[in-house]
Amino acid sequence: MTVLLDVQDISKCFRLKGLLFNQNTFEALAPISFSVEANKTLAIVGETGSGKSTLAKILVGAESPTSGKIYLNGQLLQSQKLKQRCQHIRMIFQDSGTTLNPSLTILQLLDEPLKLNTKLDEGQRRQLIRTTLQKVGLLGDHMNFYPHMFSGGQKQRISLARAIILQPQVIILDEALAALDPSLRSQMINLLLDLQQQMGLAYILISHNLGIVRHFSDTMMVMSHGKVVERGNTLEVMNKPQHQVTKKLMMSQNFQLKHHHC
Ligand SMILES: Nc1ncnc2c1ncn2[C@@H]1O[C@H](COP(=O)(O)OP(=O)(O)OP(=O)(O)O)[C@@H](O)[C@H]1O
Repeated sequence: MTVLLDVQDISKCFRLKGLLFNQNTFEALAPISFSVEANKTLAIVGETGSGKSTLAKILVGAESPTSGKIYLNGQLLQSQKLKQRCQHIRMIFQDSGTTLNPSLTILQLLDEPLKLNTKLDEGQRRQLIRTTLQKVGLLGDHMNFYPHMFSGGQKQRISLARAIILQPQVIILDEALAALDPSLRSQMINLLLDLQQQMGLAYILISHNLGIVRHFSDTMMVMSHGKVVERGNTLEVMNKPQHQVTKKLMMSQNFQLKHHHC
């Protein structure tokens, strides 16, 4: 059991612009602590506005926390060292396939992070791009193609290739699987699980879909109004939800599932 990511008392207050006083703050995240081990997946669920994306942004360094500390492999992550953070903690979004720059080839898209973060020469970078494309189930020769030449599922794989090419330790999947149809989604989940085993990755899965959470994650946290209201082993939480918010989330999804099958 190796703790890879250790989050201690991270909180976030946003300053709201008041009319007379500028001192109003909104606590989007109450101090929260958790850890994730290598090879494991932590799911974060909760209703809209519960603070999931704020937490993800803080983890990747896109937002700075009001308080708290983040350790990766026992080392404190400092907010000013963004380059180091980008390398070790990567994020994939739901629409990541559609945000690939259409004017760049796959080679150019994957070369960007390598040029920015490594000292590899052109030949080494090309080789790494080839093997990374193969790792995500694409062909090395796909590097010469443009994004529009790929299907939605393949574009997701390109985003995944971009996320893993710097050999990160943590990947945050922010509703990354939501836009895929069920069969592509299960292919993608299997690929993610394979990569997790191969690379010892820790995943943080932010998802509204409790079916995916159940299938994919080892532990889960349920958030409501910036606080963790329930956490634990995924199956245990789902089999015996304790908190009202968890019960409500599960009921609404059961309803949707039933609805779907009708
Ligand atoms: N820059 C900001 N300034 C003020 N308030 C903000 C800012 N960003 C987020 N918030 C507020 O913080 C709260 C948490 O937002 P967040 O996006 O983290 O929720 P979420 O759980 O990710 O929701 P969703 O499921 O819709 O993505 C919300 O009430 C939101 O309005």
